[in-house]
Amino acid sequence: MASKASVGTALHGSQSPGGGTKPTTQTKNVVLTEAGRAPWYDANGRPLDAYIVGVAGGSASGKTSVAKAILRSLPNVPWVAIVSQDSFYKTLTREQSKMAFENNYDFDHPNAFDYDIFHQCVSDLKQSRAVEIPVYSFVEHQRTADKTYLYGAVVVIVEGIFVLHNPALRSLLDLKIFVQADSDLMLARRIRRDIVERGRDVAGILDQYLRFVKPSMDNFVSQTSKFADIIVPGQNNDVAIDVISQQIKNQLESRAMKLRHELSRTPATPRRELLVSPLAAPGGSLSMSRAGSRAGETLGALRRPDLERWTSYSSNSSSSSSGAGPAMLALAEASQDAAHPLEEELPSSVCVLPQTPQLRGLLTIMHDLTVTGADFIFTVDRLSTLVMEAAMAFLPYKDKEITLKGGRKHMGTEMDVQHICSVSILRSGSVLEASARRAIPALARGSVLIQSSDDDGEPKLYNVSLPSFVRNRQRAANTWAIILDSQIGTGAAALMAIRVLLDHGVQEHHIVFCCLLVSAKGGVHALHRAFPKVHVVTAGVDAELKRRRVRVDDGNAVAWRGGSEASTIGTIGGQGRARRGGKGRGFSSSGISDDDEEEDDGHPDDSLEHDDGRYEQAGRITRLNGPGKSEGAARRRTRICFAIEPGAGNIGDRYYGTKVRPRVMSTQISPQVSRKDLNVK
Ligand SMILES: Nc1ncnc2c1ncn2[C@@H]1O[C@H](COP(=O)(O)OP(=O)(O)O)[C@@H](O)[C@H]1O
Ligand SMILES: O=c1ccn([C@@H]2O[C@H](COP(=O)(O)O)[C@@H](O)[C@H]2O)c(=O)[nH]1
Repeated sequence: MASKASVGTALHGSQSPGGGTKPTTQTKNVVLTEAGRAPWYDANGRPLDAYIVGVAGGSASGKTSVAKAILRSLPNVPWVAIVSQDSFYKTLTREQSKMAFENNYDFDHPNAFDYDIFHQCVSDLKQSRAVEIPVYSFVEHQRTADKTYLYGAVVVIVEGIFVLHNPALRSLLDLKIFVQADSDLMLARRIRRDIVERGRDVAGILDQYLRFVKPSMDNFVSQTSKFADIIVPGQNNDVAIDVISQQIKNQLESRAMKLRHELSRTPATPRRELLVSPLAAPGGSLSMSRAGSRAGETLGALRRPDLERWTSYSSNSSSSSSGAGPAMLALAEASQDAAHPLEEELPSSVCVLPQTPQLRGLLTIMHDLTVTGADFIFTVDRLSTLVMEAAMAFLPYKDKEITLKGGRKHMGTEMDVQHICSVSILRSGSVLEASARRAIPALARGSVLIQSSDDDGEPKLYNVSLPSFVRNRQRAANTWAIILDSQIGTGAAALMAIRVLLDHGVQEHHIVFCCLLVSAKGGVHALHRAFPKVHVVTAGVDAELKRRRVRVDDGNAVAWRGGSEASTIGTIGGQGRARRGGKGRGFSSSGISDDDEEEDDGHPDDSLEHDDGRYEQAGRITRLNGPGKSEGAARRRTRICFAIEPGAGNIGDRYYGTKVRPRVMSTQISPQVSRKDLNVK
């Protein structure tokens, strides 16, 4: 069966082995990705609109060709999607289908389209939500049973004969284009195309053209040209395409977000390092002797405010019972013995495991860079298990009656979730995966690949892989998701992963974020501000989030070399710009100058930068641009990173045995279409 709208493959009309032509699959709905997607939401987690371009015009005027030409002209824009109006033809009755095969059905009347689902789909895409687009077969004159999953487009080009006809749809368009071509040219193109791609014969094509296509063009389609911002000729239109692509680039530039640094600037909290972590003692020494020695030193535990929050959310959910309440209450009661100094330091959505001597011991091993790889892995696995077990308390439970020995009935509880999955932030989130599956054997697995950009330090989304029930909006609403990452620093990657799930329809209070370490002065505050209903469960808390200068080695930040215990959370500063020695876009609002990002200022690679501009290396403190700066220092490739202090290093790299971050040059989100597939030159 040939289907023009089957996204994911982009085949073109071909010669059959016998030399004749045969209808082939022709893709109109395509998405092209060549780079990671920068943040598409503000610091409060609210999504920004995707840019929607509408391309209308007569049949075979060249709408699809113009859409593809625009796509080709945006090589540096990640995730450009073309959505065809054809996908939204109404489903035909048996009678209508018979008429269609006899060329008696009017596919060129505005009523032939289902504008409700068309509008809903474009509206969802504009709001950066995941959608499932119907697939239409021109050969069958019918929607197929398939749907195309589409998520993450920065620019969406919507093309079709009536794209400018419907006022509600028109209001979603940021740029309205009408493709104008002579009617004889359109007819000639249509005859050739319908024979090659849609399995028609000349007589049928002409009959349909005279009865439906031409009248529709004259009565409806051409009338909509008055709504267009730009009229593009159906041929020789290179200049028009250039103008359009420049307009789109300008618009995208004006919407670009700079989040990483904003997130690293957490609200000022009282400096209480002595109380924050036994590992954050003055001088940075790891002091296990203090573990559990004073109740006041106990880090925050699963706390009553979290419980109340959970209970109020779960009571809104029809599928949940209060079964989890008592379990949570028991955990909370057990940790009520001490005042928790981090009540003030951490937002209420963050649950820190009770800091027992045993847990502190495990955290000490995790922080110790001298332990063997095997010990490190063993310890991380144990910590992951403890975190996962605590996270289970945030899932809903319901009553379950069981039969005991002797036939007596007993009322117990069982987990009450329709769908549940883990979503690892690759790759360090994978370290918690085995523990997650041990706790919940039925857990479906998903992942998001997020990396910091070498250019501007912003997190970039490269790939999304989610279970099928999350890709379907209705089922996503009943899904519980456990996001896994080894640590939260600035919160940039965490924010992005949560936004991905919300974009798919997962409810905020159904998300539990599990990690081994958070920074008390890091992104958990930003995370809480943006998504207060997401619970964060962590084994430990380190005191600070520090900016650290690191040497760049072949595109990878050398984040914890030479015994440095810093853990790179994100980077600012461009390797590319550093190499060129050029002045890239500065971070003026953040107070980081271009110099900070690009040039060697005479400070050691792994020195710490304090908020007041001082640098610290092995206890020696110098001032930025002060006496320590060597004027003639050769430029080296360095970059500012954010690191948790004291920090456990890059947990993912230590666990998997390499300090080199996975490099992603080009990756695609489903459906996967490359420029080559598209025949894009
Ligand atoms: N500028 C052009 N020059 C030559 N042929 C073109 C041009 N634009 C479109 N075509 C051809 O016309 C046919 C219809 O074009 P298409 O872009 O699919 O139109 P529409 O989407 O408006 O129906 C295709 O076979 C295509 O190759
Ligand atoms: O089953 C169908 C559905 C539609 N058509 C014709 O397609 C064009 C619209 O597609 P373009 O790519 O914009 O040309 C419309 O004129 C319908 O007549 C069809 O023949 N069979």
